[in-house]
Amino acid sequence: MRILVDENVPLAEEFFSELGEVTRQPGREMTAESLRGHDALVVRSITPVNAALLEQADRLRFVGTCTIGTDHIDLPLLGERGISFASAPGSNADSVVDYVLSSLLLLAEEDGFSLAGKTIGIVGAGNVGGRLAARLDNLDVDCLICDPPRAEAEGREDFLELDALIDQADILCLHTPLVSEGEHATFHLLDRTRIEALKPGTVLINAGRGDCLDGDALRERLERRGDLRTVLDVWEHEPGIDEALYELVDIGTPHIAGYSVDGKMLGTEMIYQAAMRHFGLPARKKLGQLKPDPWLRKIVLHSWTPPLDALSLCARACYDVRRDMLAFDRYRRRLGMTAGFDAYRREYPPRREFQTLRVELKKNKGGLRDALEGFGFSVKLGK
Ligand SMILES: NC(=O)C1=CN([C@@H]2O[C@H](COP(=O)(O)OP(=O)(O)OC[C@H]3O[C@@H](n4cnc5c(N)ncnc54)[C@H](O)[C@@H]3O)[C@@H](O)[C@H]2O)C=CC1
Ligand SMILES: O=C(O)C(=O)[C@H](O)COP(=O)(O)O
Repeated sequence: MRILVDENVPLAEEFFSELGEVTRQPGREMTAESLRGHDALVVRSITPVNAALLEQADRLRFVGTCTIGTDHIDLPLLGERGISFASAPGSNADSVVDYVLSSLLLLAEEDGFSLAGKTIGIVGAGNVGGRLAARLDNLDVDCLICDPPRAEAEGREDFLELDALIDQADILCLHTPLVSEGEHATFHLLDRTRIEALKPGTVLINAGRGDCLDGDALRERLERRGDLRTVLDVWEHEPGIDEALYELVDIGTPHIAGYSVDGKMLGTEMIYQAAMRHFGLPARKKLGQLKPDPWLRKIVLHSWTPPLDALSLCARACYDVRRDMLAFDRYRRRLGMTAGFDAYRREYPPRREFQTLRVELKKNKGGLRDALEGFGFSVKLGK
């Protein structure tokens, strides 16, 4: 059996060689010819799997994307061709939440505000948005949720309309999938009218998909009024993104919110398991045998620290978004935007999720343990 795998998929040889011969290729360079003679294709989000790509796919039986998003896959076409498909829901959701929390802590520090007392609007409350709300639960943060598909399916009367979030939220986080058509389409969900309606001072974060937000309208508002704080991990037209918009945002990163070792490797394992199921083979390999140990395992807090300070300290030790902002900026200046965007993603330095860090507390009071655990760290009470 032959399996074609994106070069950015970690542990591909370790997992997929159980199935057969693994060939690697950069995801943006995969063509119809690349697929000839391959039985399985394993991609991430940058390879459009469509009629043009499948034109010469003479043996293809299985397609897997090691990502949460599936907007790059023509699912009806795979169905018509009888090609089995799997994605990796939830795989890097915690990493995206770490990214959002790190960004919020950084802006809070820069602007001298506290997250406690803020109202955060979460648009799309699936794995990412739902876990973000849960992790903020122990801080005094008011979470407003907009998720019309879930509101309908679950009869949730506590969920709000997007325009209500725009009116009320100090922080607005977009975590929607890209859906081009239908009642709940998300293409330019944040359109010019909604971007103009954002209150001055709003913190706007997009770590969903670039096309969910009208980038031209955001750039024009920032040029004209400069009165928002903005965090963009996803952009229209990646990797050739709008440099003028990039210059105006406060935190700009090249679609790496989900790029922890943990999130990426879990995505590979999920697709390995799905492929083995599809081909009727036992999945013997386990991620636990292959994943490296975290280099920072433990922090000990010897005396009581106010919860927000402790969170900030531990978050920064584990993952600090500044690392990615600054490094991406160096890559872009050295290689140009398009090449720099992909080069940083290809050479992404290892990063671990908050949940890999154990925080040992010598003193617990004032909700410190709950805040740290709620934020995602694993906590142990010392003697
Ligand atoms: N920046 C990055 O590196 C990453 C980005 N993503 C993106 O984030 C998206 C969300 O990820 P998950 O939460 O894991 O997906 P999910 O499928 O678990 O949740 C998505 C939620 O959005 C809701 N939704 C759909 N249409 C909506 C609309 N019009 N308005 C409001 N809510 C709507 C759905 O009902 C669902 O609850 C992914 O589809 C992917 O595109 C995911 C991982 C990494
Ligand atoms: O999982 C998703 O959905 C994502 O957006 C990925 O984390 C992005 O990773 P690449 O596909 O760009 O490697």
